[in-house]
Amino acid sequence: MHYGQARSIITHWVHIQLFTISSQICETLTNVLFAVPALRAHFSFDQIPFSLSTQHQPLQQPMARILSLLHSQTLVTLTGVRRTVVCRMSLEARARELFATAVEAVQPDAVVRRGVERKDDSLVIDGRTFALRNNLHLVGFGKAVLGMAAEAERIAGDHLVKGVISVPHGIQETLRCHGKSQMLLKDNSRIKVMEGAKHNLPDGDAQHAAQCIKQLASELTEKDLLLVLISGGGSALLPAPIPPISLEEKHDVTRRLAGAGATIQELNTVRRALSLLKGGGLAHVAHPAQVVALILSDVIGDPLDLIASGPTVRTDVWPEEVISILQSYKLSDSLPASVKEVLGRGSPRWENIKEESAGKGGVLNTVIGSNSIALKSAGRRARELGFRPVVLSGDVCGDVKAVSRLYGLLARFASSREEPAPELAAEMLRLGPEVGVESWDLCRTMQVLDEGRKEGWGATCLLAGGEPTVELTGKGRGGRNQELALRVGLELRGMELPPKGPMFLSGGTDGQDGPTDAAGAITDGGLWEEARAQGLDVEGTLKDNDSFTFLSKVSGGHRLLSPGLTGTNVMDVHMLLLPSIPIRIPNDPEADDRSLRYM
Ligand SMILES: Nc1ncnc2c1ncn2[C@@H]1O[C@H](COP(=O)(O)OP(=O)(O)OP(=O)(O)O)[C@@H](O)[C@H]1O
Ligand SMILES: O=C(O)[C@H](O)CO
Repeated sequence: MHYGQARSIITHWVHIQLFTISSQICETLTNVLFAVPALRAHFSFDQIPFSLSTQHQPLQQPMARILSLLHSQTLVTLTGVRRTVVCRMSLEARARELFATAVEAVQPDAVVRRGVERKDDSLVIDGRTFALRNNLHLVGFGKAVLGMAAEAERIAGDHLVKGVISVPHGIQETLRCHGKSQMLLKDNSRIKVMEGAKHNLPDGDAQHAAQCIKQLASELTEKDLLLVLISGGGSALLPAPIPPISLEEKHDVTRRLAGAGATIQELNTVRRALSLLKGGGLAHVAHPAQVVALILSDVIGDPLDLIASGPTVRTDVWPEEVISILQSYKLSDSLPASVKEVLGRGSPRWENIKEESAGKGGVLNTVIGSNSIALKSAGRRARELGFRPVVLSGDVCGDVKAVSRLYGLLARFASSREEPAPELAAEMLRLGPEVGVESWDLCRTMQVLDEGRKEGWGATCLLAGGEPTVELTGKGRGGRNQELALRVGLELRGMELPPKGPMFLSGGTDGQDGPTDAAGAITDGGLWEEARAQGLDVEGTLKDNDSFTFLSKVSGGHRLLSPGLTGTNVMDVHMLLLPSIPIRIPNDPEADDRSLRYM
């Protein structure tokens, strides 16, 4: 049998459309076919359906022939051949499902379950074993910590002696209202829940919680194990200013810094220098107990010393660095005397912390959930939903204007039926570093898109993550994800509409984008026309940062992404769904419209 025969079998099989193979075999087969250039040039795999059900004998024979022809798999794999009802979800439904999958992968209880294994009377974390002898204590601070604590208590059982967590004001009531009971502690829990930091700002309640956490940590002995649960928002929930700095003084410095546009790196570098518990202070207080920190990251690159200002990561404070940050935002002259005094003391502070050590008195810091885990999970699901997944980058930052331009260019690059103009790639390479995307990642992605376009690989799901910024120029209601989606919608203007054209989604994994009820939005090339038909002013909306109001009105608000509060936070997820470009097989009578399908 030669490739021509194989091709007709494959074509026949693809066009049956009602039958499919398990996703594992689908992947194997697809990989095998991609590996054979003679076949690669002729087939578009966007039509490989998916989903699983009962065995279907008639398909086994042609598949066996394909596989044996390609010298790869044995017939054993064919026992997985199944019959199915083809699921043809719309692009939009799949975009929403992929976002839900990304969020699901980083649910606080799920990440703790994956990160902590109970083996008899010990916990296994990051490959290390910690003996449990009714010696486990727990503290935590951050927006996702309630769900993490509930799961940790379920795993540790009676070995948990006691715990204190500092969580956002009103979170228990909110989670109850959203039916997220698995994220709440049971009535007889040994963990004390302390709510504070209203509007994400350190306050007296959060300071009291920090004192209780410090107290618990300071009472531990070398026989004890302290589990520290950390997630985004932890800095505001663990305020412990170094005396004589008052909470108000510290808050005033950080508030002015944030207002002046300081990055989270700059902000937390300053916070660490003014705090008793940040920058390794908590681990210092807990010494000589063994400390294990489970971290759900909300900072690009997962820097341990910056997430929640690194209370379990020994970090030396360099006053010169802190002063230079304050100077760059013109704050150094107006500092309170107490802050100047503390900065005058210098570093190092915590000599007794043995980092990454599993021995007594050591500290293990481990990231159990992050944006990249969310993207990976969405990528796996994308494959099941018929896409070829490509992760562009998890470090997207910078102004939403530049970010939206990059996605617009990527969409044009991928959708072009002809060789894209070199200026397109050049502009992307220029923009990439501006928005945190490495040139290498861009080149890799362009190569995948280019090959997909030339060889008909089918629909692509381009995934990215991070936290871009919006320059606020107006007083409207919106968030960075909605504004990004709106801007990408404008970039896609003039391109084909889904299902033939691209679709973009941007969503905050916490379910709340800025001060709005939506997490983000879904847009495509039709947005501009829809807005015009409804008499909505897109330019005015952008000037006033009023994306939420706009998206609530346009097409009855159906473009909004509103999953409700998710109880987790690993920054944002971006998704560009790129349908396949139909390819024609030259001089092939079978290459009619049946092969020109889109996902
Ligand atoms: N009207 C608006 N339009 C666009 N963006 C806005 C608007 N109002 C606020 N923002 C942006 O929303 C961001 C704050 O939103 P959000 O509360 O989702 O922050 P976050 O960074 O996700 O917080 P955390 O990481 O603590 O959860 C800020 O970056 C701010 O610039
Ligand atoms: O709490 C904080 O410092 C921010 O959410 C970053 O982790």
